[in-house]
Amino acid sequence: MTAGASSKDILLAVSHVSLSFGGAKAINSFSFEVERRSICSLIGPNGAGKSSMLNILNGVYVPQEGLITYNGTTFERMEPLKVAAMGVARMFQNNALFGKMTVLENVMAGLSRKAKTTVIEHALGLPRARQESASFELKSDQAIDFLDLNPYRDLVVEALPYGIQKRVGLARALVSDPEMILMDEPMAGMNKEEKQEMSGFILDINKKLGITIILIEHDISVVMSLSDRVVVLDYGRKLADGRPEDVAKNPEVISAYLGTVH
Ligand SMILES: Nc1ncnc2c1ncn2[C@@H]1O[C@H](COP(=O)(O)OP(=O)(O)OP(=O)(O)O)[C@@H](O)[C@H]1O
Repeated sequence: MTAGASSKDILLAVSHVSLSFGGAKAINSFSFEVERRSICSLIGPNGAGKSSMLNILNGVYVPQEGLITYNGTTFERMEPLKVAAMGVARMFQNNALFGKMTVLENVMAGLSRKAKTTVIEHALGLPRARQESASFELKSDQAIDFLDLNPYRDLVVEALPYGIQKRVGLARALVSDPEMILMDEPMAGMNKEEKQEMSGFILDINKKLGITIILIEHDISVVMSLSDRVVVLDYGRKLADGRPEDVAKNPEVISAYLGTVH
């Protein structure tokens, strides 16, 4: 393979996407690309449009303008079920776990869209349903193992420390064998140690499993250490886009974002 732009393997290309709520433009002709197997961070001040962009990518929001190309196919809008079927998983900002259920049950929930058996088949204990449950459990245990969650496997999620709950959210995203994971502030509210731990798992997922990651994160040191590419949003517009070390030196970025505390 030769070096240079032509050798890039682009998994996702967002082209001139705009999104308005009423009269207010949350995203304004925004374009960026994500290379396969890379970690791309979206950063910017509060309200810049980062979460809205993830919501467009997983089909929750429909942009008024622009195109999204994923794996060579171009879409005017994404649809949640199709996005999941295409191998895009999401880790939520608020975690959205089932608090009264165990870690294993929560992780298995990440496989629900792959289920081929019905509730009735399960209620009747039919062999097909039992086989599917067993295979889902095996798969979930692999994700639990990969993220060192074995000690918590059978514990109810709401009783677990916050950092572990976030990791369960990551395991639920991971269990479906995604090609790409969208992560909305996976380290929000964590202490330094928890952030280091989570950063290590994100790197493992990227490097060992080859999963492409789009990360929204406010902690700049985390962003700088994890990302292959950093895209800066400000009031819905792209302010900068490049390698972390270059973006960190960009004067516009420094004055709009990096110089302020968030
Ligand atoms: N469902 C919605 N209805 C109306 N306005 C919305 C909606 N979702 C987002 N917005 C607005 O769109 C803009 C971008 O919000 P968004 O949450 O995408 O920003 P963000 O960069 O993720 O912010 P934060 O870092 O605080 O999470 C904001 O002005 C926000 O108020």
